[in-house]
Amino acid sequence: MADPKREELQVKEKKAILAAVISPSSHINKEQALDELRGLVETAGVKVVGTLVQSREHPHPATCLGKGKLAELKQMVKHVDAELIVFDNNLSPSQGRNIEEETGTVIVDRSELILDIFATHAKTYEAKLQVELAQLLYFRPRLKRLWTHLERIEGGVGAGRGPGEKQLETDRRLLDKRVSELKRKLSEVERRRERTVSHRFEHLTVSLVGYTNAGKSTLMNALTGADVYIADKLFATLDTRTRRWELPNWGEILLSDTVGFVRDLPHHLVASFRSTLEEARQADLLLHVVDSSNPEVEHHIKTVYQVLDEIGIDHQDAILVFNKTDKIEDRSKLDVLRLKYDNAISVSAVSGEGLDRLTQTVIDRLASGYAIVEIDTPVGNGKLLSQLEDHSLILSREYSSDDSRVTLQARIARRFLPLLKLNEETELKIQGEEETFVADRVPEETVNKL
Ligand SMILES: Nc1nc2c(ncn2[C@@H]2O[C@H](COP(=O)(O)OP(=O)(O)OP(=O)(O)O)[C@@H](O)[C@H]2O)c(=O)[nH]1
Ligand SMILES: [Mg+2]
Repeated sequence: MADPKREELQVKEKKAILAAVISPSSHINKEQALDELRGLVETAGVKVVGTLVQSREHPHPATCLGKGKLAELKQMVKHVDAELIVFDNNLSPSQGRNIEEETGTVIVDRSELILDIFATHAKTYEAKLQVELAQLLYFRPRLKRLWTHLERIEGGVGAGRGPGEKQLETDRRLLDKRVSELKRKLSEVERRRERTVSHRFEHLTVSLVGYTNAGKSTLMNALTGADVYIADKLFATLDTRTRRWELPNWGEILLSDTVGFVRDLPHHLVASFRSTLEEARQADLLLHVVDSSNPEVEHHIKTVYQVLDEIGIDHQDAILVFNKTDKIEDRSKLDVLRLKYDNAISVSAVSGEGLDRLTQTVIDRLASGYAIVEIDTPVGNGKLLSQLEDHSLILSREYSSDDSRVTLQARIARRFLPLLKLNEETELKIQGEEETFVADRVPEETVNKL
């Protein structure tokens, strides 16, 4: 298939009009809606040359905008010479087709725009598969519109069943075949990922999440220093956006970057990115990066909270990071924000301000969930030893002179303590705490000690 959607969405450097129908009762006001859309459109490399907003209880079923507004839009297209109209609403296939026919201009709706941005930004094999799948699922019911559009520009509008109609059937078949192929490839990738998870037990993982353009990748570079991907080193199948991060007095952990979030993510996209965001869900700690210089900052925070909730991550557990403090001229604005979100850390990934404090906070948070234990046990205690291999980071190992006993120092998540298989001949001591546990299970209370 000659991938018509790609041509259609080659929107780089084009001139666009932004349009939206907003219900008077919506919590999003006119300015907010278009500001965000403008940000997205500019991210896609499109120039905004005009805007049009209609306040309407419900979008018109056939054309989204009402008749009068649609005529106004048509005039505006001529006047500003727009090549593209971007709707903040998501349009049904027929709405898109109707507006396209009426205005003679390419129409892109919110989901298409986001899909396009994701497609441009997808770097890893898996992300590329995910975006392509989401795009195909989104475009399948809209193929007819694409062909109508192509026929119109070629001037080849035939009566009745034109070449587009036949082409349409062929395209649908090819598209369905490709969809199955993508699903198969994705499940292969997922299976491979599952196999690597056990290797990652020893490494704590911190994930960066946040609104698009918040500065996650910049922060990742600033924190990890070296610009080295670890993909072809230890974990061959790891996503290439995971890097080693050396924490002072703690050791090495993994820091991973994730896709940026936006309001109203197309649901196909959320579904197919679930597995990528699975990384974030499995992380030991999340850093929620925010562009604190953006006037929409609070909306961005809310959006990220929503997406996190949607994929089953408790947003309360994330450390909020106010980035780009160097860009804020009026510091009192930052103070107001900090009062509202009192646990946030202010940093600038560019100037380096606040990074030490962030690092220390990460160490403290990681440490609070972990204990250093010293365990003395017979070498024959295979159950316990294999538990420790799987669920702790072994810091040192010493054998008695007759090789019958082993003393291990290990860092272990407190939630694993009560699960350890101790026996009469085993002694466990938690560093910094008085009690020594022999034979008994470590009681549940120790989990919440700190
Ligand atoms: N002034 C300033 N600019 C920053 C800072 N951090 C990031 N930026 C800029 O913000 C822009 C976006 O940064 P990225 O690191 O790509 O943002 P991201 O969150 O990874 O974005 P996505 O990958 O699109 O989700 C870039 O132009 C950065 O140079 C900062 O602390 N100060
Ligand atoms: Mg990034």
